[in-house]
Amino acid sequence: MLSVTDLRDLSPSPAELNALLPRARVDLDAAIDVVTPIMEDVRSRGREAIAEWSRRFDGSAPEELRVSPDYLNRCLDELDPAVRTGLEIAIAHNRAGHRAQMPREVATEIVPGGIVRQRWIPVRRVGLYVPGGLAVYPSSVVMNVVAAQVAGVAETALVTPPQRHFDGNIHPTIAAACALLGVDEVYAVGGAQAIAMLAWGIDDGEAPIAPVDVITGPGNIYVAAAKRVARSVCGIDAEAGTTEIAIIADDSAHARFVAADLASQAEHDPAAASVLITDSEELAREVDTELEAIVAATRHSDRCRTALGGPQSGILLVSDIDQAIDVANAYAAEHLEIHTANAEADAARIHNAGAIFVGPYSPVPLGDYVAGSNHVLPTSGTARYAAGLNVMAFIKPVQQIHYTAEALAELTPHLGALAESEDLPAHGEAARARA
Ligand SMILES: NC(=O)c1ccc[n+]([C@@H]2O[C@H](COP(=O)([O-])OP(=O)(O)OC[C@H]3O[C@@H](n4cnc5c(N)ncnc54)[C@H](O)[C@@H]3O)[C@@H](O)[C@H]2O)c1
Ligand SMILES: N[C@H](CO)Cc1c[nH]c[nH+]1
Ligand SMILES: [Zn+2]
Repeated sequence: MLSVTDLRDLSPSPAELNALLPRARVDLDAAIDVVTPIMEDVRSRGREAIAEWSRRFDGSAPEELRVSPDYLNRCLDELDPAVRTGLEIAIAHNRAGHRAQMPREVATEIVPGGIVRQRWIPVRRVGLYVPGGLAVYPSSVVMNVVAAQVAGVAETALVTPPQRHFDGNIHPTIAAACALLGVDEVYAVGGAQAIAMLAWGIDDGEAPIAPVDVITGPGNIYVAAAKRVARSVCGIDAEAGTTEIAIIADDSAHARFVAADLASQAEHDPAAASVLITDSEELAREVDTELEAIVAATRHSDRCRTALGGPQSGILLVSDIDQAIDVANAYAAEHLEIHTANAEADAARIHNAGAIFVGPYSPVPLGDYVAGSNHVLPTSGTARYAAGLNVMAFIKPVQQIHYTAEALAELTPHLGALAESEDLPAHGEAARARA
């Protein structure tokens, strides 16, 4: 089922290794060409354009773009109690995980009477994207909203595609998750049209929608591309696009666990990537056999088969775990699982991954829902420099400077000398005016 690339006994340069790694054929640059005209259209024609693009891509458009509070509350009342409990556990665990991330304010007395304070200030208004094309993602409501709420954001506008099976309204479980978290500004719009609406707002006199300061959340390649375009006018979190999983496994790994986890992420999208990196030919064979059985029996069999058979998925055979770690660092997976005899020590050598799952009992789906970590994670190799969603996406470090007259006077000659060296004498004069 998975194609095999043999990297044993090769010592490729970084560029050669990159060319050997399984990657999707459609890249973000191509998707940017698709989404740019959609976003320009929404920017200039507002609601009318949104309705047209929604009909085209989602097969329906809501009568009202903003979801009514009645619908949100009704969906919560009617929510399956087991799903409600699952969401409540996810919310509680995520709150604990995100509270622990909040940095402390620090004040440093640089010189007597001269204080520099490092404050952390939340952005005021954020746009949260929740996907809803092939699957629906109430868990992504939790991941986005909890991080924003813990960071202290005042206003959250949440967007998610209209669902044709629900008359163009949003999916009831997403609506229920919003109500559970107290989010009441929710719009039935998805894809690039949603990102454009959040970035530029709508000011058509009807019911204005204010632009946001930051957009976060996962989505398919079009959503990831639209976020890159929106970056010119607001902040974004990482490009959290089509799901990827890589697994480093040696001969101590359980083939069935490895196969189950590869299949779990393949079910997101036919373009999803599942990659096994192993030094054991026997494990590679066993995993492939297990995958056949799992994929044949699972509900989204076709989607999984397409994802696993695509050029973005495969098995990479390596000489040993040292090479496996080099390959994983070059690949920079969204999710990296480690199933080796020394999993914790091997995890410590990983420096590029969206999130690292250590040992046989920490599968990616645990992180997708209830581990207390955030499942909105960087894809397509961007984990080389980008991080998973966390409170820092919503807060800004701002330095606050407060000096006394005496502290300023002590430094005025030095400040003046530097100002002269830059031929900016008015800078020095501003300090000397206080002498
Ligand atoms: N990286 C992460 O953190 C993370 C987390 C959860 C999900 N995901 C990924 O999110 C994605 C969800 O995708 P989805 O499709 O189910 O929902 P989605 O909401 O991301 O995308 C649906 C939207 O895509 C747009 N679209 C579809 N085809 C288009 C086209 N040809 N041109 C322009 N726009 C088009 C439409 O506007 C539609 O509303 C999956 O790929 C999944 O793997 C990633
Ligand atoms: N694995 C996804 C991140 O790529 C997140 C998710 C949500 N629901 C299920 N899985
Ligand atoms: Zn998942």
